[in-house]
Amino acid sequence: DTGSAAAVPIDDVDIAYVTPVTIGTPPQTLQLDFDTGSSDLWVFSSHTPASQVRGQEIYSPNKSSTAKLLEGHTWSITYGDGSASRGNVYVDNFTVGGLSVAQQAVQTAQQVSSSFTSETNIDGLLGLGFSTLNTVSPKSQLTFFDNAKASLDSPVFTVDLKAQAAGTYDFGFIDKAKYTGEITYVPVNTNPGYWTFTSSGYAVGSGSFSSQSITGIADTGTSLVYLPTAIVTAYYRQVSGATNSRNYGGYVFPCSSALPTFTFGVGDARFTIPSSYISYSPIAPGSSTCFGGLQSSSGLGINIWGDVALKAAFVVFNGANPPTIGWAKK
Ligand SMILES: O=C(NC1CCCCC1)N[C@H]1[C@H](O)[C@@H](N2CCCCC2)[C@@H]2OC[C@H]1O2
Repeated sequence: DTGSAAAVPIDDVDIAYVTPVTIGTPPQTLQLDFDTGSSDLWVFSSHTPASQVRGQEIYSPNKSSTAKLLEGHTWSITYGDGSASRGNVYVDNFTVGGLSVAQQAVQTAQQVSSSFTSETNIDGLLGLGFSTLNTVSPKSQLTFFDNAKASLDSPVFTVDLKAQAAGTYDFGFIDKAKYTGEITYVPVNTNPGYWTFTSSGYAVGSGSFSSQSITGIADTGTSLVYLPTAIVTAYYRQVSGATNSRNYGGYVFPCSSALPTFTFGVGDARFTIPSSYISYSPIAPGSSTCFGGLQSSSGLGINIWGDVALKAAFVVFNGANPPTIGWAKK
């Protein structure tokens, strides 16, 4: 089996991407944020209080003839940005881009935090991290990828995110038309459950490449890139008027400032993030102060290669044993 579905930016700065999925019988279509940084599949649902729903599509298990309540199971998750949700669990038929899983655990939200309520284009999340991170209790559940893996032609999924355009999530195959040159594969550390790999270094603009190990996670559910402070300060030293603003919670700069590119290494390969991806967004609509797409990871305890980096590559998440991650130009 294979599957292929679109990854569509939800706004004009690519804060997140959503992918259509169908749940139940007859099929109910929701737009989910595919998140390699977590492993819960949760949806806005008929169990979500109306006061917390602002236009999102909902999943109603009682309208699905194939839905079954997973008795006595609950879930609760808090993400790195402080957003959170919790609820109960059903199993039902679940399809992504033509790829179906019969008994997928679908976590129905009984409570979502305000940032989810206000993100009206996201109807829930589909975790693509390792199932060890799943929060369902008393028995943790498998991700869609783990459930589908055995029936896939190849135990992989690929991520092709684009700036202000629809990209794709492919399952079970590697589409040669989506990348150029070779794919560079590096090992993945599955502890505690992220797609953790080690980059081989970085360069700012046309500067020299600094070879150093940068261990971090490939996270489609995070908008920006978060790296060690030394690297980030080296970058913004090249940006006139840049400052690390406590007020705005990170590096900001005059939108008119020239930005260098940022290059990161994977093995011997080099990937360059265009300046336009790092001039992430005005701090408020129409403002001449812009927020950077590259920020410090010092408060996080983990480095994160989010969408700003993933957009610059074609990435293979190889779920074989042992798992690896592959990066290619496109
Ligand atoms: O919390 C993180 N990442 C952290 C960011 C700060 C530094 C540590 C990692 N990712 C979340 C993301 O922000 C959420 N958000 C919802 C609203 C639209 C934008 C996406 C979405 O829900 C869970 C996941 O995806």
